[in-house]
Amino acid sequence: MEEKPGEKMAAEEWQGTWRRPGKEGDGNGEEATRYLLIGNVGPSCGVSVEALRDHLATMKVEAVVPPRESGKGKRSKRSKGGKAATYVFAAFGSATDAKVAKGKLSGDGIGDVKVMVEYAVYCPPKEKPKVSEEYVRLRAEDLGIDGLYLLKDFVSEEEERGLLSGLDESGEWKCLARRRVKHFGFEFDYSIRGVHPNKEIVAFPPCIEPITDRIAGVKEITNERFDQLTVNEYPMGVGLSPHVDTHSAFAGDILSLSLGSSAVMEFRKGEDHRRLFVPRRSLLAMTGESRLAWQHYIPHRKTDKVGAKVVKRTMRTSITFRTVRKQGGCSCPFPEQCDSQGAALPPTRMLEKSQQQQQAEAESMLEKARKFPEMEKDHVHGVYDCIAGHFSSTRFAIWPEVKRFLDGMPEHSLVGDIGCGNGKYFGAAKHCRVVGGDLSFELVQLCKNRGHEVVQLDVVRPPYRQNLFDGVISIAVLHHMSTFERRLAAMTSIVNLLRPGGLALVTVWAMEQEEVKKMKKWKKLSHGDSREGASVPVLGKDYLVPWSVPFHRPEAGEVAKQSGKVDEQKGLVVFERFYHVFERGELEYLVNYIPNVTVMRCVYDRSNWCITVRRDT
Ligand SMILES: O=C(O)CCC(=O)C(=O)O
Ligand SMILES: [Fe+2]
Repeated sequence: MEEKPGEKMAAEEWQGTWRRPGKEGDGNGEEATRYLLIGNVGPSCGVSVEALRDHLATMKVEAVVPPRESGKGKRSKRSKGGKAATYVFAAFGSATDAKVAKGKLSGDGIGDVKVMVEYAVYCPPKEKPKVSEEYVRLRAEDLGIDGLYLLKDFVSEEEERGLLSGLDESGEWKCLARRRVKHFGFEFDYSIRGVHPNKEIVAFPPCIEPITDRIAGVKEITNERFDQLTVNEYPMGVGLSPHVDTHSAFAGDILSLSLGSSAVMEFRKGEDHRRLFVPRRSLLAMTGESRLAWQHYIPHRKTDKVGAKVVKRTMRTSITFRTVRKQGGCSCPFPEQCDSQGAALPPTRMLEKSQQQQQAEAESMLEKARKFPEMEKDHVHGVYDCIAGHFSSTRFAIWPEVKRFLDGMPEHSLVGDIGCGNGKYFGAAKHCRVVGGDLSFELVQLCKNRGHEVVQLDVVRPPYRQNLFDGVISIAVLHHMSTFERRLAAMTSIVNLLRPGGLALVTVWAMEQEEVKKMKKWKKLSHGDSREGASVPVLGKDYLVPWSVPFHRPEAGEVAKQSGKVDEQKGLVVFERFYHVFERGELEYLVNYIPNVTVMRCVYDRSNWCITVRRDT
């Protein structure tokens, strides 16, 4: 509760603390305040608080307040250590009234007891945060953080589309542990949480111009010019660690434009913690205290609870606008968060983990990935060997995305087809030499019979040396791997097969299936690698998808009938194949785990996600 001069407060309402003047530059104890500290009162001194109150009533006293018992919220007549307090505080309507009372009390005492009187200072209790922690707020002003603004609908849907494609076309993506980033104006260096101010890089893409013009018209934003952009692309489920954008590196306000998806952004200052729903197409402006003193972050999760609603996140792209500090340091009033004034920067994920640790983690993941799960033995490997011939008879169409990739390979390229199936792509690029293999022995035989150069291989450890291929294709393979570790290990080994600068095309089934009717026959599985609560979000869905071989086919023999299910009525042997069906952004998410690759293209094509990546080094 605040002190309200002129408004009388009862003794129990004085919830703050009292002290002698002088400590905080508020006088030397001689200048009158409207409060008195009166010593030598209390039961042990022969003057009760009630008697004092009666005595002071004639001197325009507003309240007589005994000291607060330490550690508790209650007033008590006892001071620290259980002894009865021998002083009280008194509040008067004005400093003049207090002065008059001080004179009288010092001269006359109370009855025949002499009292000691000094001026005092009252410190109202600190304001409790008005914001409840659990609450996700929809408006920045409801957070009560100075300088934070949320401008909704800052760009239109059409502009959002234009920005996303415009950003895709310019600059280079860089993969971080969980997300990818692009920088314009100045490169952001994650190891120093800042930029090298003399090293300007590629200019802002043209699609940004109308946005910077619009920003210039926002009165709350004071930076004259923004000269550094960071584009963050967060796959669904990925967030951002708590941080304050480095004071020494960036001057003025920091802005974030959200595209593609909403997210709840959280703000933290000491124990205080507040949440804001940041919708897509909004501009968040962090100015003043909100920029300098509050950490901001986005928790890693796929959905946000906003009131009673659960809001699903999808791939979110944000554009951070900053102004590089050209000279001098920051001299803000928040030294605890200010690296210019000696505050330590919180460690980044990158700095936290040593190279060795990262290596060890990668090794253990690979080790785990090398174990062949029963699910894949029974529902991938076993099935393809049974259905090879029948399967092959249905696989002849050359996909445009694959053709496009192969056509783009330079003359005489060596291309590996990892998981080649019936080898339909071996002859699809006459200017390249294509070799490869498959896990299914029967499919490998089939390819051999067609004269292809093939081996039986496991995508997680293919029998080729690393850096071998100019190009790799892996078509409809990764979705047969039943754990996150195996899908990542597969993607990693595909990248490692490439020479630096080589390209790989990986395609998988998408959750966004064009023939939804087909999916009715799919059996949904609970996630093989359920990792709720773990650091990797659950992405995509697992299914058993039937493959039916008619009785008249040679593949529907006795052995097949024992491994598959026989449907006498329809005259079919039905096998179930395991599929991990990928959601939008999931392939990029996987690739983001691999340090030396760049995503060149990721498109949806006829119920599939197709990603093209380049090995950088
Ligand atoms: O994604 C966002 O909105 C925030 C990005 C951010 O905090 C940053 O780039 O420093
Ligand atoms: Fe930030």
